[in-house]
Amino acid sequence: MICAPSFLSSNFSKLKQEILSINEAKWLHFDVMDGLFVSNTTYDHQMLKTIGEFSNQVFDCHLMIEKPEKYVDNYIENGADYITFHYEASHNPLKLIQYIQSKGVKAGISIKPNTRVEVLDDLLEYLDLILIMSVEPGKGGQKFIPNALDKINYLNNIRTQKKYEYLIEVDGGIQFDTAKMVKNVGCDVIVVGSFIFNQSNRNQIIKELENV
Ligand SMILES: O=C(CO)[C@H](O)[C@H](O)COP(=O)(O)O
Ligand SMILES: [Fe+2]
Repeated sequence: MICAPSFLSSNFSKLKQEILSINEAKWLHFDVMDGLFVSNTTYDHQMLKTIGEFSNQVFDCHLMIEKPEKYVDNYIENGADYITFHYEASHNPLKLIQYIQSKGVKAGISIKPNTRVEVLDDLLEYLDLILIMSVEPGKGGQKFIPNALDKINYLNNIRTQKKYEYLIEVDGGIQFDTAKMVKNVGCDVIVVGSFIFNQSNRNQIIKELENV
């Protein structure tokens, strides 16, 4: 699996040092929160610009925002490689997926723990990535909600049957045990925040998570 560290729970007063401490991760996960779709506010596209000055990692942007169609250009212009928006926040998801892809950026969609995975059925053939939330979006450090496993399994089976090519990503409460569980049902990318940033040997932990 690919491990995409989420620096949400890092120390923002020494951000460069924190990002450099996970420099062996190929991906970097940005948690954008607007205080509307979720109650917390984090940062916006300026963060991609700041980190882009010293990182060549794959920028994996998780937009937990209302009206994502109004803001995606900011992320496209500032070096996003993947832009994932929430199904629950979008009015015309297919239009937004195709817009993002027309700009040469990969498009992803995410669903919250209480959203049924079947709502995505008609979108699957168009998507580059599907992000299954295994915690309620809004903050790091929460406990993994096991219904993510059935959703990943469902997406993995459809991908095999229909020869689709999307990546399956999971986000929230991932550590060694839960990483093993999601790997067993076909997950490709794990987002890991607090479990990595609570430790000092971070690059080593990332390697171990990728090979659970
Ligand atoms: O999208 C998120 C929260 O909304 C974060 O990416 C996620 O919570 C990662 O943090 P942790 O590994 O600590 O659960
Ligand atoms: Fe996230």
